[in-house]
This record gives sequence, C-alpha cells and structure tokens, in this order.
Amino acid sequence: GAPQRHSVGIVGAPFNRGQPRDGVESGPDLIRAAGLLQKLTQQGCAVKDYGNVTCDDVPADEPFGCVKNPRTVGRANEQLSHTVATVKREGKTCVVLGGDHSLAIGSIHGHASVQGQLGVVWVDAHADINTPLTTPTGNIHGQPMSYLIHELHSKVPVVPNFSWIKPCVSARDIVYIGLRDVDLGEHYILKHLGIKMFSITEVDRLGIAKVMEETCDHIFSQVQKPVHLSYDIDALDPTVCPATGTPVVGGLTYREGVYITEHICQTGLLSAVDMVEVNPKCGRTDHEVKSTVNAAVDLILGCFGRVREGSHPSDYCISQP
Ligand SMILES: N[C@@H](CSCCS(N)(=O)=O)C(=O)O
Ligand SMILES: [Mn+2]
Ligand SMILES: [Mn+2]
Repeated sequence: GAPQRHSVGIVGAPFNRGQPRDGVESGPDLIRAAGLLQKLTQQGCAVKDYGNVTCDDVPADEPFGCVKNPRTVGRANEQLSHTVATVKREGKTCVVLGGDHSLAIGSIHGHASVQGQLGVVWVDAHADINTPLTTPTGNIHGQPMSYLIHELHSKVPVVPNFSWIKPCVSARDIVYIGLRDVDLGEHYILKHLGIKMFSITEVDRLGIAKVMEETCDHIFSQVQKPVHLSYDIDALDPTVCPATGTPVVGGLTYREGVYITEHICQTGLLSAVDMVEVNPKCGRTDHEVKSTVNAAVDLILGCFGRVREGSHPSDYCISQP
C-alpha cells in the first residue's frame, strides 16, 4: 500500500538527576543539532517540536532510603507525562529525547494514560527494573520499570513526588533486548514475573531477525496494541556508542540496532519511542561523541521509515536523453 506518512512529535527531556554523571542533560539539543528534525522531514514525516520539558532541581531533595534525587526526578517525570499525553492526544508518534532513562517513567505513564494497554520493547544493556529496595546504587535511571509494572506494585514504596504514578504496564506485555548487565534483584524479578527477554546471548544464538520475529509474536500474541520502544543508546556496543554513562562491552552492532527499529517500524504499531543516555561528556574525543549522536539519530530515522536499501517517491521517473 501507499507508504504511511508519519506524524511525529519531538519532546526533549534533559533529565540528569536519575544518575550521577553530568552531560546527559545535553542529549536532546545535541540530537536536534545533528539534524534529526530536518532528516525526518526529508524522509516524508510531518514533524512538530514540543521543546524541552523543564526539570529544575527541587531544593533539599534528600535521598529517600538510598533513592537519590527523588523529588526532582519525580516532579520532572510528572511534567513529562503530561507533555507525552498531549502529543498522543494530538495523534502523533511521540519521540522523547533524553536525558537519563528515568524519563521512561513519565514517557510510558503519559503514553499509557492516552493509549491504554501498551507493548513495551526495552532495548538496553540493563534491565532498569530495580525497586527502591533492590537498587545497588540508588540511581533512579536503574529503576524506572519498577514503578510502572502492575505486578511489582506491592514491592515499591511510595517515594516523595512519585505518588502521581499509576502502574500501567503488565509483565506479559514487556520484551527486553540486549541485556548483558543485570543485577541479582533484577534477574529475580525478570524470572519471577516471567518477563520475556532476549539477552545478548539470545541475539547471538538466534540472530536479530529471529529475535524481532519472536518479540512481535510475544507482544501481539493476545491482541495488537500500540508499541512503546524505549531505546537506551548503551544497548549498542561501546565501540559504536562510547559517549554514554554506563557502557558495557559486547553490545549490539550498529546493524543489529538499526534492524530493531526497521522491524518495529514495519509493524505500523509504533506509538512512542525514547532515545536515552547520550552523554557527550563520556566521549573522550569529538569523534566518539559524533559516533554516538549519529547512531541515536539513525536509530530514530529507522523508526520512521528509513530503510538501508534506499527508496524513491512513487512518481519518480528517470530523465531520458
Ligand atoms: N543496574 C545498575 C545500573 S543501571 C544503568 C541504567 S541505564 N539507564 O541503563 O544506563 C543500577 O541499578 O544502578
Ligand atoms: Mn543501559
Ligand atoms: Mn537504560
């Protein structure tokens, strides 16, 4: 059929208080400066930029147990949730540019508040599913999923400025791809909840095409539903994406990373995508920063119809002598 014209809403979420490293707050503007909006437009998308969500520090934001910066992260995610909901109500596919992965709390919450039941595809070296009681670091970018999953509700205390969050994702509607650095508590949760996961071992064993086929079979087994793709740039190998806060060797190749987005795009069900953890201060050279930012841009372009074989408009014709 006719290629669908994607309507895209861009939201910047310069979050950095979900983790300790400066620089990740520059992600949104770096990705914009690399030409994301222009490139989306060139490939036929209708693009609207909703600007950056404000995320000012809340004063006296003392740890809650070992959870760091709870009030700042909670408040910023409440704002993000409202903005993502607005983008969805306007009928656009929402792109949230991070910022650290704690932003997934607001992004998924706001998405689900408008679209209801979602399929969540979490592409990441990490599971980001520690609860406030299992977290080994207190960094909320390692915890976002624990606040969102119905089956974990009884295991999560109410954290200051988090009481607005209603769990909105079912364990059976989640698929992880790229896992290679999972904490003990996270692994217990993944197994106990029966959450579908394709670690890097499965990517090696099955190949990325089979992983994506099984991912879609799993998510759409009961019913088709809108897809939330939460893409942590550290899923890709640090040789491709070194400018990130928690790099882990043995990651996805650039080709595997892009294949994931091409496959999700062709389902026609992509409804929101997060692109997180780009941190220019973690790149040792300008080339390392550029490689990371350009990969992030290419992954997003893959979500909205860019295919590596190339394409041409239906009315294209070559000139004749
Ligand atoms: N599992 C560790 C590291 S989590 C890394 C977070 S991210 N968003 O994947 O970079 C923790 O909980 O702090
Ligand atoms: Mn990660
Ligand atoms: Mn992550």
